[in-house]
Order: sequence, then C-alpha cells, then structure tokens
Amino acid sequence: MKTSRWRLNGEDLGQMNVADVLLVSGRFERTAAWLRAESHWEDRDNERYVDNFKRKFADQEFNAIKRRCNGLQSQKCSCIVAVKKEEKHIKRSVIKSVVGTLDLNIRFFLQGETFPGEKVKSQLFCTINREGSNRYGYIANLCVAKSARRQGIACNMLRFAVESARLSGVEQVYVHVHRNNLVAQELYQKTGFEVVEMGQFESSDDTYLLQYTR
Ligand SMILES: CC(=O)SCCNC(=O)CCNC(=O)[C@H](O)C(C)(C)COP(=O)(O)OP(=O)(O)OC[C@H]1O[C@@H](n2cnc3c(N)ncnc32)[C@H](O)[C@@H]1OP(=O)(O)O
Repeated sequence: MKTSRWRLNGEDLGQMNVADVLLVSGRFERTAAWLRAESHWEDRDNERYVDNFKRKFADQEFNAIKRRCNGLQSQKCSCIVAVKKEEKHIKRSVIKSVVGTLDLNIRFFLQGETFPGEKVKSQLFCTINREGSNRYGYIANLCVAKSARRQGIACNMLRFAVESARLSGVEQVYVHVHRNNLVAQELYQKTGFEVVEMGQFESSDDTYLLQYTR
C-alpha cells in the first residue's frame, strides 16, 4: 500500500498510510450523493427500475446535502469527500475520482439530553442551550466505493472527522449504526468508537449508538 499526504481544501493533514486520496469539503456533493445512492441500492442491482430509484435517491440526497451544509442555526454540517489524487497522464472522470464520503454534523444537545437521541421529558417549548461545551459531533452517511474498499479510506475519513470536530472545539463524537451492519460495527470499533450503554434512546431498537473514546 502506498503512503500519501492527505489534504483538506489544500490544507496539509500529514502523511497517512492509505491509497492516494485527498479530502475535500464543499465540492463534489453531486458525486457524493450519487455514491450514497449506489451504496443504498448495492446488492439490489437486479431489481426492476433500480437505475430510476438510484437517480431519484441521488437527486434528493444532493438537495439534502445542500440544505444541511447551508447551515441551520442549531447545527453545522460538512460533507467530506475522499477523492483519488490526479496522476500524470491518467484522466479520470469525477465520478471515478470520488471514492468515499461522510457527513460531519456539529450539533447542540437539546435541554436535558446527555446523548444524541436520548429520551428526555418532553417540554412544551424545548430550548437549545447554545453554550460551546454543549455541542457534539455526529457522523452520518459514511460510504466508500466498492472498488476502493479495504484500503483504509473509511478509517482515515473517520479519524479525519474526529480531528475536525476537535478543531471546532468539540470533544464528543457519536454515530448510529444499524445492528445488522457488522462490517460498519467492526470498522467503528477499530477506529476507536464504543457502544454507549447508558440512557434510553428515542432511536429505534435497530441501531446502536457509538461514541468515540480514544
Ligand atoms: C453511520 C453510518 O453511515 S453506518 C453505515 C456504514 N456504511 C455502509 O455500510 C455502506 C456500505 N459499506 C461501505 O461503504 C464500506 O464497506 C465501509 C464504509 C463500511 C468500510 O469502508 P472501507 O474503506 O472499506 O473500510 P477500511 O478499509 O477503512 O476498513 C477498516 C477496518 O474496518 C473493518 N472492515 C472494513 N470492511 C470490512 C469487511 N468487508 N469485513 C470485515 N471487516 C471489515 C476491518 O477491521 C478493516 O480493517 P482491515 O482492513 O485492516 O481488516
């Protein structure tokens, strides 16, 4: 495996033992949305009209990314994209260059909440405490192109997301993972996330909440 330097929007993030990729945010959202659609419909390629479904999913996801990243008052969202580095003499289309994507959200806990999605006594007017210490990072929509898996791309994107959250002054980073997604659970545990056992969650019984603990 080659080592290469990782960059975010031109900023050098250092040497990483991973395939040649760059990290960018604020670019390639359309391709990121398409990659998410491919991942959502993966292993269902034989279904009828699957291309139409993928196209519709990608359009909706693209609009959703734009909305999220345009910044709601209570959260900041970055769509992080891993892109294969350009090599001399090799021309790749954008769609083939984008190999991974995830969203990093910086959110505020609702009043009374200690974990994202924790069941709290509902108040008529639920307020958000906007103190800096009341924020957390939340990872979502992680996927890597099939052709680029098992090269450490997801692992490095996650480390990068945690580092970015810390640079924004946020120490706690969470993710929800489906109970049946053993590959994702293995990945998150390897990267330093552990299942949060405490509290009662609003989220369905189908998911685990994991927190970064290193
Ligand atoms: C919050 C969420 O978004 S959860 C949803 C996660 N996303 C998905 O399930 C979408 C479909 N799957 C994918 O896109 C990819 O398979 C991912 C994102 C889960 C993993 O991406 P990759 O870039 O292949 O992972 P990466 O190479 O960094 O793997 C790191 C470690 O995770 C584990 N892992 C990754 N893939 C596998 C696998 N197929 N089987 C077993 N363990 C695996 C291994 O421990 C691996 O380390 P190793 O290669 O040294 O053994």
